[in-house]
Amino acid sequence: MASTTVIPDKDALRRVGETVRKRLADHPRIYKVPTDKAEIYAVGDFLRPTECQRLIRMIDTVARPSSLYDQDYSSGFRTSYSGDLDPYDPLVMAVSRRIDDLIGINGICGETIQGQRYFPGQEFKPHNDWFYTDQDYWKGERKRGGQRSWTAMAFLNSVEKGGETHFVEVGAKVEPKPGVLMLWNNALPDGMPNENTLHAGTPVEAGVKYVLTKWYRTRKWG
Ligand SMILES: O=C(O)CCC(=O)C(=O)O
Ligand SMILES: [Fe+2]
Repeated sequence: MASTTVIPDKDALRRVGETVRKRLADHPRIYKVPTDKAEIYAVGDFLRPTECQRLIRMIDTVARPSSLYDQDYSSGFRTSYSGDLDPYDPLVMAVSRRIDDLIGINGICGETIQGQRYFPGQEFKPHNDWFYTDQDYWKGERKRGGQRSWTAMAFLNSVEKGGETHFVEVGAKVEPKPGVLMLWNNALPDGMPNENTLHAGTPVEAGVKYVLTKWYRTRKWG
C-alpha cells in the first residue's frame, strides 16, 4: 500500500505564501531576487541610521554565544553571538510592527526579534530556518506556533569584508548594508519546505556584523 507523508502545516504554509506574495507584488519599492528557485526579497532604507545604531547597542547588551542560546545548533555551526531584543522596548515594538505591516502577517505569529553579532571569523553555516519535524524539539515547537513560514532579516551596518548572506542553492550573495530588510519564504508555493532557501552568514573577515531576525510561524507563537 502506498504511504503518504503528512507535511505538518503544509496548507497553512501554502496560504501564508500566497498572502505575502500578493502583498509584496503590490509594493512599489521592493526588489525580488531574480530566480525561480525561491521567493527572496529586499527593501532598502527600511530602518533609519539612528534606529540601526540604537538596535546595535541593544544587541551588544543581550548577545550571548549562539551555540548556548540556541541549542538546536551544535557548536561551530553558528559561532556568532545572539539574543532576544526586549519585545516591550518602544523601538523594538515599532520595528516589529513595521515588519508585520510590510509582510502582511499577523504579529501574533511572529517570534520575538532576535539580534545577532558576528566578529571576525564568526559565521552561521548553511542552514534552513524551518524546524525538522522528525526531530524531538518539534513536539514543543508544534505547540508553540508550528512551522516557520517567512523570515525577515535586517542588516544594521556595513561590514568591511565578508559577512554576506549567501543563498547557496540560488547563487545569490547579499552584502550587508545598513537598514536593508530581507524577506524570504521558507516554503514552496505548495507549502512544502523549499530546500533552495539554504543560506549562510558567511564568515566576517574584517569589521563586525549586526543583524536582526524575525521568524514567523504558521499559528500564534508562544
Ligand atoms: O547573518 C546572516 O546573514 C544570516 C542569518 C540567518 O540565517 C538567520 O538568522 O537565520
Ligand atoms: Fe537563517
